[in-house]
Amino acid sequence: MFQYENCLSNEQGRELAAKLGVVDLFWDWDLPRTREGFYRFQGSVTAAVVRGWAFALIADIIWMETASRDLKECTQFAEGVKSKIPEVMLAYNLSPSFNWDASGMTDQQMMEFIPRIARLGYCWQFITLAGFHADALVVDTFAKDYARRGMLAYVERIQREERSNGVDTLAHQKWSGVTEEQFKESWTRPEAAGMGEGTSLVVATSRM
Ligand SMILES: O=CC(=O)O
Repeated sequence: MFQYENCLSNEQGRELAAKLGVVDLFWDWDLPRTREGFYRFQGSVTAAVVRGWAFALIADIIWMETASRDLKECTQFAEGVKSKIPEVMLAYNLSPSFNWDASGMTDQQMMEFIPRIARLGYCWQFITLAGFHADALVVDTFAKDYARRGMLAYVERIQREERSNGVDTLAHQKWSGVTEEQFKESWTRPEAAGMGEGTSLVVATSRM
């Protein structure tokens, strides 16, 4: 920690050098950039803590991205940042990149993970790509079953599940930007649906 704490910014370093009589220092931090344009940086929890201290003054919330769901690491980060700025709010990526099953946690520990790190100060916890993975899983497993069992796969896996779980997309027409009343009306007026006079249509909501 101390090593980072004692670091000077470029401006501070120049000021100090000037006081010591060294002027016209050459320093170009673009020169060591990688071919792809990245700056070289030796990352660590300590480095993130020190950045946390600096950014906490101008940011609503501080987030250190981690490579695994290591409790020791996120404890060290939280305690480190809070040692100087106790009221800081922290964020945590409950990342789908981690192999949670290979982490050695029990199911019980997984269930308790969010409240556990919330007590460290991680008040905004999120899964970056939960929707992406959930969509992919459902679409993949449904498509395979649909190829096998046709409409039964749709009804059993999707429509009945939407109905029994009260999922709003059951009547997806509501999601097209019209109000409930406009939606009902468009589905009860035969001409609005281009079906011609005298054609009887069933109201979509009651169908579901
Ligand atoms: O954003 C991506 C991830 O959390 O892996």
